Amino acid sequence: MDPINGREGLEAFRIASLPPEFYYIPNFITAEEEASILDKIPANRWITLSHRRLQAHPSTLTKNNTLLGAPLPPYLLTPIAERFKQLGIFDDTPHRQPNHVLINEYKKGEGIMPHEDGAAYAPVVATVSLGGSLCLELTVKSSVPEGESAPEEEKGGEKGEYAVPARILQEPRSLLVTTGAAYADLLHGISPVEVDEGLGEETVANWALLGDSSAFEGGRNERGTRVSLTYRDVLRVSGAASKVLGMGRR
Ligand SMILES: O=C(O)CCC(=O)C(=O)O
Ligand SMILES: [Fe+2]
Repeated sequence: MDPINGREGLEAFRIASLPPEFYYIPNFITAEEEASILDKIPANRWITLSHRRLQAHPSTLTKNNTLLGAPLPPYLLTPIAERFKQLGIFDDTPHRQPNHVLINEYKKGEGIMPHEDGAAYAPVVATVSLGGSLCLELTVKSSVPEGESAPEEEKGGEKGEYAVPARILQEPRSLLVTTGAAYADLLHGISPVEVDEGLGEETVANWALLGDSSAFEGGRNERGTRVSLTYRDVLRVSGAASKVLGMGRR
């Protein structure tokens, strides 16, 4: 990646058709960096779920969403977290840097139900994709009871100008940053399909930002195994760090 400095540098990577808090940067890491990270992910830390497997670093949160403060392993910090710093991605979160990484692995045909990431974290998620491409699907979190129809503003941004539901195509080595209202107001999920179909300018929100849209000939993406690294700042941290920062949350 060419050096991009600070939030201004990030502006060029905003996904224009979506609420203003999504950024997509193709080729955020190199193929060598990708291979090296995949090689270092420990084989003995996976927790197997029904449609994917995952591991948490430095550890899973406690029942009341507290992180037992501990450093992240070096392979998750260099070069990725250093580049986040250059871009100012976590400048506004309480600890000003990510303190937690979830590693998800999706084999062909696997996915994750639509969900929100919730109140344990500051509203910034930085996702680095490794291995394969797939579509993240965004839907509006509706407060309307089932069977009734949502008012226009719930269907897509304040004035209905944003095209949600939407798909974001995540290529290997890319970075997706989700912040602010996009984090709070939308659900995200991944369909458990073997092929993403109908991909194109009209149907993929970040089409113009892709590193290599020619890879999706015929609007198709044959899924392979994709590993994602989701970096977050957990609000409540136990141990010295929380005392120093005086985190009196709730
Ligand atoms: O793999 C992804 O890109 C999404 C993962 C996710 O939504 C999560 O871990 O909360
Ligand atoms: Fe999530």
